[in-house]
Amino acid sequence: MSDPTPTTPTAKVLVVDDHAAARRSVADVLSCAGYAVEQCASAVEALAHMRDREPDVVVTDLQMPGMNGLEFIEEIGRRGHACQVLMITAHASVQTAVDAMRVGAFDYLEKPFDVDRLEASVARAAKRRAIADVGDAAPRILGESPAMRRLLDQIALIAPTDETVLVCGESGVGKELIAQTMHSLSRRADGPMVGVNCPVLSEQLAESELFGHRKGAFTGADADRVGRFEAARGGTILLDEVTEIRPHLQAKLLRVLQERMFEKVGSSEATPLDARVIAATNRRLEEEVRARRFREDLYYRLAVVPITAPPLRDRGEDVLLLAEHFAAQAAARLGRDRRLSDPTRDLLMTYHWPGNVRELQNIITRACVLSESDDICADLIRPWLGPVAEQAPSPPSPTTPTADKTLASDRTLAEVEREVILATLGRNDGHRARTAAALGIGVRTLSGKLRDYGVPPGEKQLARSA
Ligand SMILES: Nc1ncnc2c1ncn2[C@@H]1O[C@H](COP(=O)(O)OP(=O)(O)OP(=O)(O)O)[C@@H](O)[C@H]1O
Repeated sequence: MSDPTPTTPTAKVLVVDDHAAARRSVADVLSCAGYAVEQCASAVEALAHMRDREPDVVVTDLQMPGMNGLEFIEEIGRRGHACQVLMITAHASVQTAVDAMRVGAFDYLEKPFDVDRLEASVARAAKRRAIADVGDAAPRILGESPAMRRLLDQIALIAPTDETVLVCGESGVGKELIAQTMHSLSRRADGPMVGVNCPVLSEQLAESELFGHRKGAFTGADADRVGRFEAARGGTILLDEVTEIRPHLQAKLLRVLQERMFEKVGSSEATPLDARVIAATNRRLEEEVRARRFREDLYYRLAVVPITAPPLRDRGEDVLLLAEHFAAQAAARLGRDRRLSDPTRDLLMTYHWPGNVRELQNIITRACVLSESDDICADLIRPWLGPVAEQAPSPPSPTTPTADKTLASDRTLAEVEREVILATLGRNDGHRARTAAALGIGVRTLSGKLRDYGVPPGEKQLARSA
């Protein structure tokens, strides 16, 4: 471990790589840039080092003997270090990028990388570290289900571009979190992220709110005003619930997106648009267009890259992953231990989560506060889940008749699967979303299987009789 420490108190960077020459060259670049740089030859050595000397930024290689870069980043997260991590990889693929992001890396660089890119990335990481609330690392998108992996793949591809993105999904699925993540993974991450809650834009002041105004532009405009598009200069603007923008403003917004210029109210001078635009909606925008409530031309401008966040009921065991995460967060805030009991986990898996991740977060947090014991029991949560969960059958256990029959028979796996699916559908009164959640599969997968079994959409009789 060497100790080339230059100049003034500045961000501390730890470079971790088993190849001494590569490690030294990264360390030299960063030392010259004014960072306090230290080096370790392995992840294990680095973890020991970090016990005494917490770096602000860690730059680690992916391929290392013993603990690799991804395992190292996970371990850093588990130990609660607040540093930001940059991963260097010889073979950057979408999968590597997604894996790095999933385990909590701030950025990744592909070898060979240029010095400017390394410096820029470390500078952003150091800045992020400086503004991060200690002990409350930047929120990240959790999810390991196939649907979420696909989404994370898309985000990793789209984030670094400057394209306009439309994020669709039901209320509470994480659209704002996705927009924030895209911003922080973009070249504009150093710039501001400005949100506009479109439903609350007032009829009279919406234009001034978005584009600003000149003093004297209208009665009451007694000073110049900076609008949201200008405030987002160099960064990202999120138009949340974009369908709620009124028709005359839709026309203005369309022009701004087409011309990449906007004018303040009361001014004829055009200001260039220097913000990445992300729009979000929990409505089906195509339907809004068909119903002529939303301009088709604006839709095409916004939906250059459309992405859809899946509802929580289609994410299988992500429900438990998220529940554990929210419980750990709440427990840390409360300074108590909190665990989900097995019946609670089963209950969470059988519910269909109409309010998605936000509903799960609220319920778990409330349970952590109100629970009298460390174990959060199902009876505490059940009444909060609405009529569905109150009536929900107890989850199948190895002694339920279905499972017994399954074990006793010598049928094929496909037959057993068919029977379990139809029985679960029957127990859930033919409700497909609930059935899919209970089985831990997506609704589309379920519908595909039911189609194969000859169950037409909406058909409940067959399900009940199965
Ligand atoms: N995959 C996820 N991992 C971790 N936290 C998540 C995830 N998805 C959502 N959350 C958390 O759930 C809450 C709701 O998410 P968010 O506000 O982004 O949803 P939304 O789709 O924008 O909601 P709305 O449609 O009501 O505006 C937030 O606290 C967010 O941090």
